[in-house]
Amino acid sequence: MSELLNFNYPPEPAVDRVTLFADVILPLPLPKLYTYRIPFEMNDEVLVGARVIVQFGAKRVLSCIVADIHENAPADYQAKYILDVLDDKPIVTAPQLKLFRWIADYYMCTIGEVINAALPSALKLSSESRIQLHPHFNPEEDDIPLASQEVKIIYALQQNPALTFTEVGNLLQLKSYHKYIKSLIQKEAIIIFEQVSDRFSPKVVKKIRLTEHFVQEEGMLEELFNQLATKPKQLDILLNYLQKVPVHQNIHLNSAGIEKSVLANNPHLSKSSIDSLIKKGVFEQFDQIISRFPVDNTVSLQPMKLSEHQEQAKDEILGLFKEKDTVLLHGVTGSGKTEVYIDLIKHALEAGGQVLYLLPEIALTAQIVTRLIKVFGDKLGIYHSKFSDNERAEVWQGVLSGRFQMVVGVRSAVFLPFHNLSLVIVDEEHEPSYKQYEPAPRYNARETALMMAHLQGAKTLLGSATPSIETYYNCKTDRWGLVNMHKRFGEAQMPTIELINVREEQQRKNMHNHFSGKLVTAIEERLARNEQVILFQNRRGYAPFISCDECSWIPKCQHCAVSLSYHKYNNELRCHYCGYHERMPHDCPACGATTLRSMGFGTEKVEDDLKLMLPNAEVQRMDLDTTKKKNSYQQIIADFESGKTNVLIGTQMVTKGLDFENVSLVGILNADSIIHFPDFRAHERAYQLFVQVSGRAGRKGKPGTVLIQTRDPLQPIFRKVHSNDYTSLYEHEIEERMRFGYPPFARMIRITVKHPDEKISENAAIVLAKDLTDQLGTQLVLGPEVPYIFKIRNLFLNEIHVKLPRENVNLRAAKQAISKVIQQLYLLPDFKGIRVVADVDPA
Ligand SMILES: Nc1ncnc2c1ncn2[C@@H]1O[C@H](COP(=O)(O)OP(=O)(O)OP(=O)(O)O)[C@@H](O)[C@H]1O
Ligand SMILES: [Zn+2]
Repeated sequence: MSELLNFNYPPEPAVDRVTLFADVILPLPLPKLYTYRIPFEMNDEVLVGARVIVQFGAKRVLSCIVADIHENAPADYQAKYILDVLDDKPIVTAPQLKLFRWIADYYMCTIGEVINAALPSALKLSSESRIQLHPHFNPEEDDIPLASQEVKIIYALQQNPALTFTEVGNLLQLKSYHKYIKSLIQKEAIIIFEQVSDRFSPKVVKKIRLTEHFVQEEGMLEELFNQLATKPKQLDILLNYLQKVPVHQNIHLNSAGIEKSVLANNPHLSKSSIDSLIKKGVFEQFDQIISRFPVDNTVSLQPMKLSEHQEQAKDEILGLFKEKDTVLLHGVTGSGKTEVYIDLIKHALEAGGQVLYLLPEIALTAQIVTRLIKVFGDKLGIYHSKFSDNERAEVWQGVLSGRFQMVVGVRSAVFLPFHNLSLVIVDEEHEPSYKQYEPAPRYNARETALMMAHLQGAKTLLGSATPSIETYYNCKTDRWGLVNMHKRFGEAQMPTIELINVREEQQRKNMHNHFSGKLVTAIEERLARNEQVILFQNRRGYAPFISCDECSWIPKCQHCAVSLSYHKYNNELRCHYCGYHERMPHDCPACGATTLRSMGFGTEKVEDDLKLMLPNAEVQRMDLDTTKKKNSYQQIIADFESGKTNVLIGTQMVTKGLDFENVSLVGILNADSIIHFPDFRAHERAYQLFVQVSGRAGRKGKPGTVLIQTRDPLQPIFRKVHSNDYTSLYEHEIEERMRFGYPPFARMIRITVKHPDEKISENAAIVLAKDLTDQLGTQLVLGPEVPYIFKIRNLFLNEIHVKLPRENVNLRAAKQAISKVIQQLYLLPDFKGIRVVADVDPA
């Protein structure tokens, strides 16, 4: 009581109104945030992380995310008012905003581009152009001369508040209606605005239940039975309902009702009688929002019991987490890393934290999700690009609301609105597919996840059998913790690796197309024993190119400097860079001869040849061409898991983390195409690919064999793969990297100059390289050089590489200098239409 009496009311503030401003992120690639003024009445409604509607430019109305609220009016322009508030709760969390800023800074793009990539389209700042009458235009009074088509539009706008462009087209029955819209805008009769529509539409089912008074009031149900005594069809429906929803036993069951379709689809019940009962008021219809993700309540298995090795690894990880934020679990293929993750996740969830589990490949999510769902049930959200917009929006909302305490996903899952993250797992951390090439933000999900964990005080566990050199270096220099698992789980042994010399086999006439006799025999043996085989070829399609035997003509893409790949299943020649395609010609268009021949080979040809050689084998192919549909990954993997197929042929998709117990043979058809990458990472990548694909063999008891076909068996890399000698690979690589100043001792930025004119592209790159050199010094700027594929989508490319040493260089300042130099280049009239793309830490 006394406390209350002693309470001093604060004095009335001298200024009674605070004027607030909001910095907003527009969904546009703008270099800066825009500041808008918050109308005083909205002071409490505008929230950081929520969407608001603003006018941008003269004629556009857009929705955007509030990034900051403050009292500082912008110095150099008059702030416009925010028009409306879309969300009453933030849809982007505070740590997320920090992360998005970091991504924009680090990867040299705009925060608008980050937001655009981050938000599922269904939540996106979506807008559709519409027109409405100009507020100052009065069709009755203003006597602006209007064409007859324009009059039609104005008339329609007097009847409707707004029209979409499509509606205008339909109205005029014209395709080229834009000129009338443009003319009306010029005459100030109409304005364009962007209709902001919230496209997230929850999934709804129609349900029915008994109207309340039949349930609540004594005797009403009996009364109803009497009423329906003469209407057997309706009575049937009532009985059927009560059988499924025994309201007479428990009246509370009624409110949930049942899905209308359950009754409507029952062939023994009359559909029209259901509707009659609804009309009569016996039943009422209602909509219920349901989840797009079926909730599986039946399974809640305990995780597997960890082996002694796994238990020890887990303890070491937890021990290291006490001192370090990041730990690498370096465990050989098949060592059982996944179960260790599951155990750690379980602990993190029990302690109330959120967990993110990143995987490099959708194919892999399909398999791991089955394992995770058994343990974590409906706490688990799944996030990747094969999901529809609405499903992605549902996961987004679910993470916000806490419904999904953990998420498994690929790259883009790092954008989800975690706010209480305690553990991040990056499985197969070495994978280049964590890096996005196109479009901006060109981010690496591993680095982004590390930053996200850092911002939220979470721990990160990286896992791999073949860690990236950079990661291992961080462990060796003690920044990160390192835990090893040297042995496969249980009785399983590492596979034996054998090289097949293709040159010799050819001399011995022992090659059947691209299969050596040895490989074919080995496949036959495995199939006879009812075991399974994985074949790896790092190229999709039938052949990487075709050529005329007579005149050597090779079909090229019209838009890119590459030859067209031949795809036999649809008899097409296709560009793998721009998607251009044409029918495979019958004769050579150059000389008319009928001697077109396919050169080299892709997965499609491997499949074809194998089916001819082993007609009884059940063969399936997994590559970009066979996995376009939403569930195709799952289907292919399920068929192989169940033994319906016995040979799986694929591109790098089949190499990553997949776990099949019955695979005893892995064949690599053309190892040489993997080794000859022109890149400082060539060695590392080749090692990772060989070891990973080999690692699919012999994972459960049965001994595994790997057959590698090569023309050059003396390549030193094979020795390292053969002995599974990561340490020697690392030591060799790290020395080279140090000597030549490559990552981890430097950071690379690849700057690509693009222009439709070859000469302009080249000249711009020369000028840019010079300007960069002036800023950063000759040591750090390499190039320009013309890349191997010098034209993509009709743009000629030139590349410059900037190497920024880790020590003694201010990364931030260097990037700012680079951005500035690029901006200046844009201003030069000679280089009109130039595009410059900076890719930080290119993969
Ligand atoms: N504690 C356990 N109890 C029973 N089975 C286990 C256990 N741990 C792992 N396994 C089994 O061992 C196999 C290999 O495990 P897992 O797939 O986790 O290996 P990994 O280390 O992730 O390999 P990769 O690096 O190749 O992805 C799986 O089939 C898994 O079910
Ligand atoms: Zn092309």
